[in-house]
Amino acid sequence: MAPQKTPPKSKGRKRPKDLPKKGEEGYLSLTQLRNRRKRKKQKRDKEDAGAGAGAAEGGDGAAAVITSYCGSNTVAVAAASASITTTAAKKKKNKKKKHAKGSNPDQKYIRAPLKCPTVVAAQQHFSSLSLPYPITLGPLTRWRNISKLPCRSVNGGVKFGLFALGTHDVTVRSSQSPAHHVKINEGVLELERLCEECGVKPFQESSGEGELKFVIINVDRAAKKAQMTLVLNLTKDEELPTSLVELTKKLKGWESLSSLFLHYNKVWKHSNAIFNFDADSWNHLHGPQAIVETLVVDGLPYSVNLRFPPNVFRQANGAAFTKIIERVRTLMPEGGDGNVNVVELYGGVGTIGLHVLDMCKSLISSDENLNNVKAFEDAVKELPKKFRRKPSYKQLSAESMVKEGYLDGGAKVDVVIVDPPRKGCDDVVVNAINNSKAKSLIYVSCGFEAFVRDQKRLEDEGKWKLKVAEGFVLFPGADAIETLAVFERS
Ligand SMILES: C[S@@+](CC[C@H](N)C(=O)[O-])C[C@H]1O[C@@H](n2cnc3c(N)ncnc32)[C@H](O)[C@@H]1O
Repeated sequence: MAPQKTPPKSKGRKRPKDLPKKGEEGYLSLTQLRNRRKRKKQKRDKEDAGAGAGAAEGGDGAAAVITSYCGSNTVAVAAASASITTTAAKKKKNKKKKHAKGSNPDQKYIRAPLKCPTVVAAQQHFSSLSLPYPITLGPLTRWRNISKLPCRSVNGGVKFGLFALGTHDVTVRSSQSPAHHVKINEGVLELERLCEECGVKPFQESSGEGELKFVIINVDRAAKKAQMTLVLNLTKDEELPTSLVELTKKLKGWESLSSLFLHYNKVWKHSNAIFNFDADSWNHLHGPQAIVETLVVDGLPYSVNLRFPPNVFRQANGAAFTKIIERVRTLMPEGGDGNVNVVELYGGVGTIGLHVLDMCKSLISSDENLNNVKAFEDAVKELPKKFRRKPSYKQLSAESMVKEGYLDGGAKVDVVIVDPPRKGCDDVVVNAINNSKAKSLIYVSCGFEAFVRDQKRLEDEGKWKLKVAEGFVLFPGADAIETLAVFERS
């Protein structure tokens, strides 16, 4: 007699007790139930998309104009709705569950980038001020041209990836990130393979041991090549272990490598700062010193060859930031007739300032990072002759710039441009802007909460009035919005 088969134990969900049992009317097998759940989910997703598109067209008083500058953008965009319905709240809860611990923070809102809390908050904020807040959204994939990825051991292998939400575990599939430029993903795969081949030890947070902490891959979009920086858990005085010597040798053979740098940053505990400020902690091993990037800016009557060595700030979404530069040019005061004196704080390598030179008499750009100076000056050398005398650079923090009087009554300043980090402007900077003779303030913000605080501090004294505000999704999928704002004297 054949042995009686015991039914296999179900690995997945258990059948809910209140459903019809086998033989009863309406009975569905586990597979049928799973398919029904799938169909429901697809329907929900469709509704999500539809609701978004509807809101974008119809509007709700929040002046939600959505501009997409990529025709092939097929994912739904959604304008904010001021009231969250019960269904929306439920969906949000479900999404929250789905994106709980362990998921990729870059992709959390990718199905509806304009529904992320910060975008919704920004739309509500400007709507409450009766100010239009058009939003520009670009491609949802392949937009990221720089990625800073921690190196950790995952299941015994070497992996590079973003920290998953709420953890210090790297997400394993970072080499397949849809946000990354293809050269980042190829670089990650190559690096993972070579690290294993050379026996490189990934950093371990618990013990502070291991050799390799981060890789920073910066893409030269024109050449389709990668500038790679390995952040080591070593001091510069320590000898490079054989594994890393081997790795650097082999990396130089990767056909898509443009340049290779080592950065020595031995810190015991996990720190958010990937780089330290010590100029001696860098070793340039291969290739050019900097990526040279020429943004294609509509209406710009000259070219700017921006320089990006690995130790300066670079916008991660170059294409989307170009749209901001185009709008800054349109919004420059006095019709951009070449008669204004501009002071730029938090200027980086001159990404904004150097693109408005034809519209100003003089430009003083500034930033606290000393590595910007050479990058800025090298870019200026390649400008058309008539523009070369206009710009100058101060390696100073914004706080020092204002303390040294660059915004004072006596200073030549008609327009101030600020593009601070997420925490916004320091009190002393806002006070100086309030008390300066400038007629116009162009504020590019990547930290919405800080922007609201600074806006209040600027307007409360009755000296400035916010005239224009526009949103740009620079990190589609993440909870963020870049705001371009123009203030004029009230
Ligand atoms: C958001 S980035 C913008 C840079 C530049 N506008 C660009 O688009 O590339 C902020 C810049 O502020 C600089 N920074 C941070 N804190 C600063 C401070 N207190 N004073 C001056 N610059 C600062 C950073 O070095 C960085 O270059």
